Amino acid sequence: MTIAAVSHTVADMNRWTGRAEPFETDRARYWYQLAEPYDQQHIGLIGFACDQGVRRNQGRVGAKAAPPLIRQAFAALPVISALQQRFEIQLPSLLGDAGDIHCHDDDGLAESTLEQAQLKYADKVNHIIEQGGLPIGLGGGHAIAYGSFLGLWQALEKTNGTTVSTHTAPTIGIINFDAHLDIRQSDVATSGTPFRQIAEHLDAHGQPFHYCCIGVSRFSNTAALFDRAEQLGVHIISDEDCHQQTWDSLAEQIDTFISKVDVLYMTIDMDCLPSSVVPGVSAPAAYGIELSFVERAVKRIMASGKVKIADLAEINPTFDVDNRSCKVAARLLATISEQHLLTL
Ligand SMILES: N=CN[C@@H](CCC(=O)O)C(=O)O
Ligand SMILES: [Mn+2]
Ligand SMILES: [Mn+2]
Repeated sequence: MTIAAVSHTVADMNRWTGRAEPFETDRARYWYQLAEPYDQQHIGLIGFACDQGVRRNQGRVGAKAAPPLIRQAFAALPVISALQQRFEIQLPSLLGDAGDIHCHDDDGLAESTLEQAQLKYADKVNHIIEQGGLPIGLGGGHAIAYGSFLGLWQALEKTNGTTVSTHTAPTIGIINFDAHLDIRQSDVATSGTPFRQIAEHLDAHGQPFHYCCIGVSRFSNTAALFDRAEQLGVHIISDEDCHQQTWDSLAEQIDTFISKVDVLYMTIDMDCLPSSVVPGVSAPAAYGIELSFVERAVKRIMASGKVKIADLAEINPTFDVDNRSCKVAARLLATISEQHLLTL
């Protein structure tokens, strides 16, 4: 029997559980009570249960186990009052779970499974965008980023009814919260190459590469990577900038970047946060940027109304402590979801 290298599992609704509140009003509502199998809801969650890119990048594997655990942590969070008031009877239309893409690479099938998983995941992303929803990807390693981009690309191609290489194509911007630039040169795709791959894809289609990387550490990237970032015109906001500059100055840089593009892909590599806050990642950050800053910046970016796809990457449950990292990821997932729904 041939074992499929990549598979999709539908949403496991048994994962969507949380606290029962029989003595409260129905405003004691949690996200687990809103989730339904994906069917054109405003938000579609799609898991990328794959860490082959991390393995290829010489990193610590384990991120493939993250998607159901992030969901579980998110399920237990309360739905804010503003959302309940805004949507009232439409609450069931808010959150769809589109299941997980799995990369089966534990048994010698490692050759091309990452690329297949990225394509399968991209199909789901494309489908959710086509249905008018916001896909939120749950990694998995940061190789999810190339899949997220491809899904967005496919959706934009269809919207245009032609290829995105025409002069009418929307300009894509990418904002990545990450200690790492992830623009490595390599003979294979890894978790360290997605934004270089995206740059090459855009270049091959005559499109500009607009990439803003927030939280970059000078101790986590070589001079060769900073050289490439300069060649590619990457806008870098370092971890030190995030600590030393004022919010107004940082927000202005983000706003200026956003003003130059039509649509955004926002990705959060959880290793942008300090390892004391998020210990469960493949490559923990000694310094990192503050969660309060990431949340504030995420709200600002979402308020632009330009984000068409978002994802969270690199949570590695093997190294988590008391589920702390999944809880932080869930908090960011709730922030993205709330902001998206409130700007509809
Ligand atoms: N997605 C992660 N990328 C990092 C990993 C660094 C590390 O493992 O230390 C990178 O390639 O730079
Ligand atoms: Mn990183
Ligand atoms: Mn990364």
